[in-house]
Amino acid sequence: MVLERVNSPEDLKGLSLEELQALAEEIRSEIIRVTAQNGGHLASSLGAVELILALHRVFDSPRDRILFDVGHQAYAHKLITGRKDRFHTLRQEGGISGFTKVSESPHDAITAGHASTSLANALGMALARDLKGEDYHVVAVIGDGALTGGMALAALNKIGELQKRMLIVLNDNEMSISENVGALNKYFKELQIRKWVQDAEKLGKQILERISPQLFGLVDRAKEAAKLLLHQENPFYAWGIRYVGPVDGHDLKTLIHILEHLKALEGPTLLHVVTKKGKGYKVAEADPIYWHGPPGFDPKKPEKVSKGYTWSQAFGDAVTELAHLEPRLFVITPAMREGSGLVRYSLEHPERYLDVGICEDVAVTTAAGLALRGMKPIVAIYSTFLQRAYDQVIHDVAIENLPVVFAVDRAGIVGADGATHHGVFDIAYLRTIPNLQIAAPKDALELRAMLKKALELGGPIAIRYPRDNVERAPEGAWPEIPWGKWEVLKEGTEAYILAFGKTLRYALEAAGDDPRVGVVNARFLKPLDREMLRALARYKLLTVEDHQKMGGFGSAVLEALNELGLKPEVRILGLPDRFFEHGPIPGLHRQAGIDAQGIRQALAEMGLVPIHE
Ligand SMILES: CC(=O)c1sc(CCOP(=O)(O)OP(=O)(O)O)c(C)[n+]1Cc1cnc(C)nc1N
Ligand SMILES: [Mg+2]
Repeated sequence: MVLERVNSPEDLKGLSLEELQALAEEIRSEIIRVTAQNGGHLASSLGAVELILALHRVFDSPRDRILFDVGHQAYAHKLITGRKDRFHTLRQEGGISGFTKVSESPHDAITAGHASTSLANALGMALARDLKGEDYHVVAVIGDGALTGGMALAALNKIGELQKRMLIVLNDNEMSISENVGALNKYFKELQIRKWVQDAEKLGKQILERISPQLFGLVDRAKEAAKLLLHQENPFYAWGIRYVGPVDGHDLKTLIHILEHLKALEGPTLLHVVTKKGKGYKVAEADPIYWHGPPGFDPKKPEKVSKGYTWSQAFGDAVTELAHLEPRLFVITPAMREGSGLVRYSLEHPERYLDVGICEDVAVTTAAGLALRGMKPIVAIYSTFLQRAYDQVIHDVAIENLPVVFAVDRAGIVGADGATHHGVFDIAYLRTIPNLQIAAPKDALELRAMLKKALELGGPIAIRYPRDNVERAPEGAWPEIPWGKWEVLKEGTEAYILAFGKTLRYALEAAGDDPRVGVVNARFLKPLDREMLRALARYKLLTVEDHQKMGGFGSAVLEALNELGLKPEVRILGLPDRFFEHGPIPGLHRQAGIDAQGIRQALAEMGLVPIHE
């Protein structure tokens, strides 16, 4: 076993090519074994094994800085940088992160999770290095999907101008989570065809070399000149970045050879490697979309498992039906077709569907353009990724009160993806925006009612729902919903819990059959139902939300009570002012004190000790 002998990248230096190849296979088996147990980003990490071994063979981490964009493809990096003994804790509570994380290892150059950040980070590091007169390499590995992000393209523009020494490795597997999109992606495909041409040329060269070395020399020089000319149309050339490739990202010998040479070059270089997402594991190669991030599976008999009917699917079913009722409906996703439940919609309404790539800012402002010209766009977007488009919501949508609906998925704690992915800031960052309304359905029926009503109302409206299963609503069901009105689910004589979305379940569980405690489905967060709030102000009030406490729903209730001149006893339950790591959602809710136990605890502190204690 070679992996046993590898405790740091240093240990790679003495390995033979055969040992490195054996190591790659051992690493693949370990990635499959642990992802089968814990779930995780299997296909991306399998596709990057040889690339990561070659990089750590040629460069000297942690002196040299190797950055991984998104950081989800870096399992091999974790295994050879001293974390193989903890690798089985991947994405588990208290275990190692599923992404690179600065606080986890000196070898993790950046904390990642959101795409397209590696190039600007690399630029910053190169600037610091040169200013401080230090000498080390900065290498950024970025996927073809992450390269569709505006941050990445804008950083390339600056990198080309400043000409700082750095290496960018484009890991091109033609996949984002779904098939990758964009003009650059089309161009890379062509380049890869040229790769095929290059392979054919190589064969031709070998034959020619045997016939006449002189003729071979002439042809070779002509080819180099043509290539240079050919590559001048290469977009990286326009960006002032040396382009090398495409090369086989699984050919360890070639990768090491090329990286050794590139290491010596000044200025910015982009090495274009072509890899297979899911490499080395048949099911993942065949279906890199499902095996991008599978839940656990049987490694011997890997089969897709259904995660049950989710809020995302309920959303997807609703908009697929709505599109038949509303011809102006248009749905946009920033590279999250599967995650947002839009596969069915994209097949049934391809002409009113758009995957813009990993660029949430473009998604929101494209929706603004559609709305300005009479369409009814819905932006399907995770709460955490909507953070990327905050200014676009204000500047391009809300100021003109445009009819854009934001279907904010993964709102709340999301579990194993951890701090970079929890959707726990959206109420705070959205509710301060004038014109924008915020709602949170309690079930799939309310989701359908809200979506339909939102399209009728117009104006910017965010409808947030959690990462969770939900009971399917009947097809064709379009219940009416009294917009802006809360719903009393349980009467109380002394106190009311104001909850919405996922915390409603906890509230009902905590209230139980206690006649003193009522429960309200506070499904409209902006505007609040001030009429009901006024009526409830004679009771003790407890607000609970799967969101940061600061600036969230509870804050909104306090502000409204203040404006109404009402001073009931109010307790706010929400996430405390810190980041929450990865782990099972119930455990993290328990930690945050927003589950049924936390609510009962708060009620007791308000003098409502549970009767049955
Ligand atoms: C993990 C996660 O959240 C991933 S991984 C991924 C595809 C990345 O494709 P790339 O080609 O860069 O890498 P590959 O998987 O090796 O092909 C997306 C869209 N996401 C969701 C996503 C969406 N939007 C933003 C800003 N960041 C992330 N991480
Ligand atoms: Mg990719």
